[in-house]
Amino acid sequence: MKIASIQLEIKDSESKSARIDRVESMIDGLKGQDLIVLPETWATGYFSFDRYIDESEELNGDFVQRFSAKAKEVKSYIFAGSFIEKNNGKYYNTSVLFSPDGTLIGTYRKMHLFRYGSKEGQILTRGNETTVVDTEFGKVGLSTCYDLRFPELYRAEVDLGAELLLVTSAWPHRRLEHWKLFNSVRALENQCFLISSNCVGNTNDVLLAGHSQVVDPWGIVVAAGGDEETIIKTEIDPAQVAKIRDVFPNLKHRVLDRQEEFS
Ligand SMILES: NC(=O)CCC(=O)C(=O)O
Repeated sequence: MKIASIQLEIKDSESKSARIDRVESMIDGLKGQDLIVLPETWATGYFSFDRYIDESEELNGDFVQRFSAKAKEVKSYIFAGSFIEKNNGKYYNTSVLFSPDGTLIGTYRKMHLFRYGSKEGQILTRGNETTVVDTEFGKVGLSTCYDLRFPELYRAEVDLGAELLLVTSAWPHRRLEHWKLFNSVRALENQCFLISSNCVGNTNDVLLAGHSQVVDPWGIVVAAGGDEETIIKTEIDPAQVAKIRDVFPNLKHRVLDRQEEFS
């Protein structure tokens, strides 16, 4: 399975439409990839909170239509990261996954809204549904940035069969070590591949971390970006998940009912 994670630079001077055009051109150069992954609210810019409402769109809006068309054109799964979704007077940080025929096969509204140096929690409504979708490469669980700090979300995805965890992010550089640790640990403890896409650049006085990761189910980082805009390309074997779960079955050793211990 060929993967490309686009680690995009967020420049405050760049408009949403110019950034979308730029990303579409990047994707045009990525023909032959099975999965392309993008960062969190990259079109508006995560830290551009004053643009959230004006740049919000409905789920059948331009953003979704363009990436549906792009997935069909390049014949790849595209996890287009997230955008600000408007729905019935509420706003969400919603990520979208398209199949190679352009079908929107997965949507996920960020469950854990970030509130530390972020206005996200004041503007947006949190999602309340875990999303795991079927693909030809196995079951894929969707998540967004701050979610990485909440292991129960990923365990819920694994309980729904997830083998591949996709993380769309806009994670600041000042907590880079947390970012790297969480990427590795969420993959390792859940015996899944984890593919993340983070932004880079200095936006609204926040330096973004980059270091997008591809981590295997043994917790090994197989590919990663640095501090600059780049496209991380690598190949993974999704069958490795079943193999590792078979030889080292820690997911089967969970103690799910602790009643006995406490009675
Ligand atoms: N965009 C985010 O959710 C940022 C999360 C973050 O910076 C952190 O958890 O630390």
